[in-house]
Amino acid sequence: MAMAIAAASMSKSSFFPCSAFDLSSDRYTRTGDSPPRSRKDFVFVVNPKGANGRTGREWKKLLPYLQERLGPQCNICQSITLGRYHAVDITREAIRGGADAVVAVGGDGTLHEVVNGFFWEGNPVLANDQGPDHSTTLGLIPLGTGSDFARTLGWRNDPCEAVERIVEGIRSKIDVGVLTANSGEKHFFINVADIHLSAKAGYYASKYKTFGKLCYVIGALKAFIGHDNLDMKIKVDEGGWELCHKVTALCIGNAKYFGGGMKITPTANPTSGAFEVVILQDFKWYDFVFKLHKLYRGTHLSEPNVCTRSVKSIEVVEVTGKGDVYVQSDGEHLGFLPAKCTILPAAIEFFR
Ligand SMILES: Nc1ncnc2c1ncn2[C@@H]1O[C@H](COP(=O)(O)OP(=O)(O)OP(=O)(O)O)[C@@H](O)[C@H]1O
Repeated sequence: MAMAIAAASMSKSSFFPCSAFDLSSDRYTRTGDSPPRSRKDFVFVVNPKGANGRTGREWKKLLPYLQERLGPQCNICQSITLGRYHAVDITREAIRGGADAVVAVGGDGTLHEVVNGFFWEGNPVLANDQGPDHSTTLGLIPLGTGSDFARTLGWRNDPCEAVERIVEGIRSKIDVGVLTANSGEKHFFINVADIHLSAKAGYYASKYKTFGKLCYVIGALKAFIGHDNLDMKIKVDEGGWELCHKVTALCIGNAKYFGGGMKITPTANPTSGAFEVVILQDFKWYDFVFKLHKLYRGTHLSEPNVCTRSVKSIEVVEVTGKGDVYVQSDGEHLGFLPAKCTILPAAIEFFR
């Protein structure tokens, strides 16, 4: 029987063994006894509200297929999020409980929260009762509005194919970005962190998700109101400070796409051990009209007011210091400059 389990109701001791949440077979009853470890424990973190509720609907349709394909070899636990950041807590608890995989079911926001759940106070979360060799694999069933991370991987928009990848079980280690905000707090990201106009547009887009993909257009139009290109200082790989004139947007890519399909950091690769940083300078509104197609195709790097470089860390500060330059990562608003991004190479194992 399919059960939607809210992680809030799970205690650490009851989370694993996960027989109580096992959707895959009748082999385990609600005794709380440990199932044999020959069966892996896979936790699916589902955002029912993703893509205006489409995620929840699609997930219900996908469950029988998932049970059929993965059920014979795994205990399948589903955990439905109750609100923002809930996926972070569910993931931490699952990893501590010894989950073999945590799979984000939703969009980039859900994936972002699950990735953040792999860390606690800046360090990787570890399983409580497993040996040092145990690791939890991250998985993704992309069912969001933008689902930009899946684009970098070249995945088609087919949840059954995503299930097959998990069944196949091919893993590789992927890099994770760490963004240290003004407060000193660390946020982890898997896709793109960005600063200024694009981050402001993302902030507004998140308020209009009910409009579907149109939210990105509305966000961009709102962000243009009162926008100024600003001088910023950057410090790359712990070198000296460099001045960047009239920055429109500064994008730090662990992967290639943001904003619902814009190939902003086209040479970024989450297994390269480095970010691709792309800086758009002195863009006027008409540049976006004439060059937008290039931004979507990823052919903008040859433009005179676009520069790119490969970095392992980058620190960005405002020159004028008004404190109102937006910062976001993976489409989540994180506050304002200053910010520092550092790469954690091969930080998480991922089903690809
Ligand atoms: N039960 C819930 N109710 C409301 N919001 C939720 C709930 N669970 C998660 N969320 C929030 O929903 C937000 C958006 O989710 P998600 O990224 O999965 O979908 P999306 O925004 O449609 O897709 P994308 O980010 O790929 O454009 C996340 O920031 C998450 O915190």
